[in-house]
Amino acid sequence: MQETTDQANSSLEKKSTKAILIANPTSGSYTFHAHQIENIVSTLRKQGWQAELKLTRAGGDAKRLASEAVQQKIDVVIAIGGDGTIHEIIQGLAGSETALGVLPSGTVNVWAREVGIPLDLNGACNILLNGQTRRIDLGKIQDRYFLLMVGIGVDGEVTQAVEKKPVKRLGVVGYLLVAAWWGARYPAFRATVTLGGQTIKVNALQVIIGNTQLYGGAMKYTWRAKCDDGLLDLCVIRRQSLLRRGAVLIDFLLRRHQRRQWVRYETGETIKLTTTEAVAIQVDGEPLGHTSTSEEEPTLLSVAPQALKVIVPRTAPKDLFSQQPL
Ligand SMILES: Nc1ncnc2c1ncn2[C@@H]1O[C@H](COP(=O)(O)OP(=O)(O)OP(=O)(O)O)[C@@H](O)[C@H]1O
Repeated sequence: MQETTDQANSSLEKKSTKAILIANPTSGSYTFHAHQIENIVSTLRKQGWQAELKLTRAGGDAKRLASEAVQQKIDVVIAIGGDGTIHEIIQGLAGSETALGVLPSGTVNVWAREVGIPLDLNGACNILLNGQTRRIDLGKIQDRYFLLMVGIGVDGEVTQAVEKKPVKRLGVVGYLLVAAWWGARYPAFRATVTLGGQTIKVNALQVIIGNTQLYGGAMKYTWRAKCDDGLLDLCVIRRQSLLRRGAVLIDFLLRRHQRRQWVRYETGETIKLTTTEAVAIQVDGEPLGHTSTSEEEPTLLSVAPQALKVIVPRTAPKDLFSQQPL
């Protein structure tokens, strides 16, 4: 017997859950999982779900399919892909009653790791059937929603560099190679950040604005972030010499207490940011243009409180949430 904690879901047990599975066949481990995904659709149907599998044909399809699912009052959209596919899907789901479920088949799968969704698809399917539903915030940069974080600086350059190059085919190794290259040679940039009624001027290597905590599947820049508290967390890595950059990286990789000495950490509902020169931005791991250099029209970040329903494990880390499940 199917069991869910969500009130909506328990009423869904009576009327059968309607689900659309949106699969990105180009995502990291999709080919490896293709056969298993068909079995999972069968499993969901045997549990009484009305489940339909749709494959994307190009970037942008997942957002369109998710918007259509909301119009059709579908209960759950299940992302089969990585964080880029989820990023597209939340553009369609934001502000709706349609919940996001995930069968992780990307390269890094940061959201799945963050909330503890198993990377094996049968385990992830079990979370769809027996997990809990929560409402969480989404961040917004200009008119684009984000689930995880926005990065400005080194990681923005790395994301944009990888996107254009064959090195992308190397997956995580490709990212690490480009990150090592950029991390060593990247000059600092001057940023003016306004949040919570104060304006900060910093020489930064990297700015991270997080809705969640985990970064790149390994580190935590915004380690205090709660994804349902109506706030964005800001972590600015200050300019460092080449020698010190290694120490900063190690402190973050090992999640040491002393990582605090390298950063300025703040929270706020809205963040306005300008830089003296245009700096590359990434959002949820996808490239997104450059920062504004105009104080009249700064790059604007905000939070959309409680904008997304998500299905996560009952054992999802408690320190990621400030509120109770639905
Ligand atoms: N059918 C498709 N053809 C080409 N690109 C697609 C298609 N469907 C989605 N995309 C794009 O593929 C990109 C990468 O997808 P995704 O992030 O899900 O996989 P990944 O990079 O392997 O995983 P992760 O982000 O977890 O490392 C996204 O930008 C998405 O818009």
